Amino acid sequence: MSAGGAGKPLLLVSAALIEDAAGRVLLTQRKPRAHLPLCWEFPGGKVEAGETPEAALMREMREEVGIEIADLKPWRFVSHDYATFHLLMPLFSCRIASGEPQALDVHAVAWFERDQLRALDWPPADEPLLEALLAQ
Ligand SMILES: Nc1nc2c([nH]c(=O)n2[C@H]2C[C@H](O)[C@@H](COP(=O)(O)OP(=O)(O)OP(=O)(O)O)O2)c(=O)[nH]1
Repeated sequence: MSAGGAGKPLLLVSAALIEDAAGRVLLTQRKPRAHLPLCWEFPGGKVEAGETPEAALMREMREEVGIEIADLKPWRFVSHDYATFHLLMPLFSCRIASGEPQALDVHAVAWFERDQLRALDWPPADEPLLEALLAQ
C-alpha cells in the first residue's frame, strides 16, 4: 500500500458483513468481465453523490441481492491503493431484515463457513478484513 497516489481518484464503496446464526458469512461473486473478475467479496458497491454510506449500502443490497438490511454498525474499514484508484471501503456489520439473498446483479451469492473463507479468491483490499474476521 502506498501513502502517495496523488492524482488518483478516491473511490468510496460501502460493504456489508452479514452473518447467519450459525456464523456463516454472506458473500457475492464479481462478474467475469468486472474489475477483479470472479473474486468473492463482501456485498456492496459505490456510494453515489449525495448518498450516505449507509443509504448506499441499503440500496446496493436491494439492487444486487434483493434483501433489506438493518442494524448497520461500522465494523472496520480499508484504505487500499489500486492501480487506477484508491479505495476507501467501510465494512458495516448488519443483519437481514427481510428477503432471501438472490444473485440479481452479481455473478453469484452464497453463504460460506468461516473455514472456507481463506481458500476463496478475494480482492487484495480485503485481506485485512478477512484476517480481522477470522481472528474474532
Ligand atoms: N462490494 C465490494 N467491493 C470491493 C470489495 N473489495 C474491493 O476491493 N472492492 C472493490 C471492487 C471494485 O473496484 C469496487 C466496487 O465497485 P463496483 O463497480 O463493484 O461497485 P458497484 O456495485 O457500484 O458497480 P457498478 O454499479 O459501477 O457496476 O470496490 C468488497 O469486499 N466488496
